[in-house]
Amino acid sequence: MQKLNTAAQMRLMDQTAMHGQYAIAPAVLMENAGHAVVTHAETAVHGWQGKDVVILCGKGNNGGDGFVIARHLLNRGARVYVYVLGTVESYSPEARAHLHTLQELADEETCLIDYFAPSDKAWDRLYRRLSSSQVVIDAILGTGFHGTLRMPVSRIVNMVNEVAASGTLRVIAVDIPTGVNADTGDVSGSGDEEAAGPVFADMTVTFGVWKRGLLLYPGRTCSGVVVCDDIGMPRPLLTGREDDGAYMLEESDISEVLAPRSPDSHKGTHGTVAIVTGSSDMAGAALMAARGALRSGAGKLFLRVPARTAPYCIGRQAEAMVRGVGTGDHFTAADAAEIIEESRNWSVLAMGPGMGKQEDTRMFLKEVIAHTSCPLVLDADALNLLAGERDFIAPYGGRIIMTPHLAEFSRLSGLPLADIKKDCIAAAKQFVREWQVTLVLKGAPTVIVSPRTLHAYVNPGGNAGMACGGMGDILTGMVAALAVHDGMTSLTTAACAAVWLHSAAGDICHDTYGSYGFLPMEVADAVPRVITRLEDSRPLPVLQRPLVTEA
Ligand SMILES: NC(=O)C1=CN([C@@H]2O[C@H](COP(=O)(O)OP(=O)(O)OC[C@H]3O[C@@H](n4cnc5c(N)ncnc54)[C@H](O)[C@@H]3O)[C@@H](O)[C@H]2O)[C@H](O)CC1
Ligand SMILES: [K+]
Repeated sequence: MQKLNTAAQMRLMDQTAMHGQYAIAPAVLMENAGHAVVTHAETAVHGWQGKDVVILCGKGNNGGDGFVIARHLLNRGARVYVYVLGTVESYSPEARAHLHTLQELADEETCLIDYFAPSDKAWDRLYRRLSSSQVVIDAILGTGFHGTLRMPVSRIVNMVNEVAASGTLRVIAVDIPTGVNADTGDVSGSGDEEAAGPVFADMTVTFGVWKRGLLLYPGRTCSGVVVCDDIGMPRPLLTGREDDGAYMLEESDISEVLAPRSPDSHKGTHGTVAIVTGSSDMAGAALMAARGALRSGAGKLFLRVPARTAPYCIGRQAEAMVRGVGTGDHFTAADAAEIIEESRNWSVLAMGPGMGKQEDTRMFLKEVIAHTSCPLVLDADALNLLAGERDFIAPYGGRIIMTPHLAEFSRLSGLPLADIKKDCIAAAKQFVREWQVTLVLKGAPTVIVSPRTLHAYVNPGGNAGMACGGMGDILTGMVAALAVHDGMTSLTTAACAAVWLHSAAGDICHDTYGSYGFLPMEVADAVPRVITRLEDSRPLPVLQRPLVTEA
């Protein structure tokens, strides 16, 4: 599981590595950082030998990395054109030291150093240099960036993007593309045509651990292929838990918790999943949630829908045990007692997809939440019906997973959409602090937050082909089924596993059908292939090893 740090967490990591107990000399980390960029980018630029490389060095330590990069490129046979955007005095001691070393290597043929002072001639010279080079190294701003880009940086960034757009220039970003906010992925100039956008990189070599802005949109769009190099940071700093923790979900994390089934298991072993949802015109949502649960290994699947919806569901999914409830086309308070009674035999209960927003359905929902004891997965209309009901939900939060998309989250929490998008991890954590549920904030990317630790788990998978009605209904069923899967240690683990599997299945559909047009049911049907892939990558437990191995 990769840590996703903020700029402040990176500064603390640096401080501890350099000035705390580990006492690594700052110049050493900067040396390692610069060397990492040259090494990791070599393949991407098809070798450095004979290349003309522009290195744009900002006035902070990101720029210092650039001085180191220049030296290593010389050793690999490149010609370097170094633009120094800071004054020598403005640099840290380690950056100044590396600049001094580079100055000793400066010559007319292979190592030109330009102390950039904006003038018409200087802009024209830079433009021509970029246009005649094959690679530009963005060592302008790293984790120290904030706000919006200002002159002359803003004009330099626009120039780099303009020349790169003509296809002749490869852009390598140092640590993070200039203009991307390391904490939120927000970018300089977003929403302001006048301001410069961020650097659009083909590749980013980031140091120590990932920054959140490399995985969150729109920053992710600017980062290209991201490679993370530990640059020799002490391991406890790379893997240690952070107070305000955020982590990127990886295949190995999911593989670990999807415990293989023991050969002597039976349907009762794998949980009784109940889905109580749907309404007159939304039978499909109920069926998609059912499919998601079945494809994720539910042992038994009960589907309870309003009486008038039942005819449209019965027999549509043979494996689901369907029954109509009440007499109408939506759930009412009078239907609660029957569901509460039945829930004694259920391992988990999911509600919401296509449930409708009638007031008496809200009464039904609150009655069921208050009088059941099994884990609950609440999605879609269930969330719309619970908008503002924080004080009601919080006491039950420990057994509730909520799965809103951004608009539902805005209605539920009362937060404006723009504020959520500005820092979705912070918004998600604050919500969980108050509502005390496990939150799955669906989006690009999806963020899961644990009520126990308030740590956030970001899922990198999925694609735009999944942006269609019904995908969330499938996920609801998957979350319910994973909540009762043997290997799950918590509702948060189950939610992470379901979200990861859902997006991996969506990526299989993307590869199979194309960038969009595949159906939610096809995503559900691809889930077993993902589970098999995970199992194939894991040594078989003794119980499942073939009794007779090939002679
Ligand atoms: N362990 C590590 O990760 C290491 C990281 N290194 C590199 O150090 C930078 C962070 O260095 P820092 O000096 O803190 O910040 P920057 O270089 O990003 O630049 C800050 C500099 O820029 C000015 N600034 C801020 N916002 C703007 C803006 N909107 N427009 C213009 N200028 C802006 C600010 O005033 C500062 O002066 C990290 O990213 C790594 O690349 C170490 O080299 C090795 C260890
Ligand atoms: K940069």
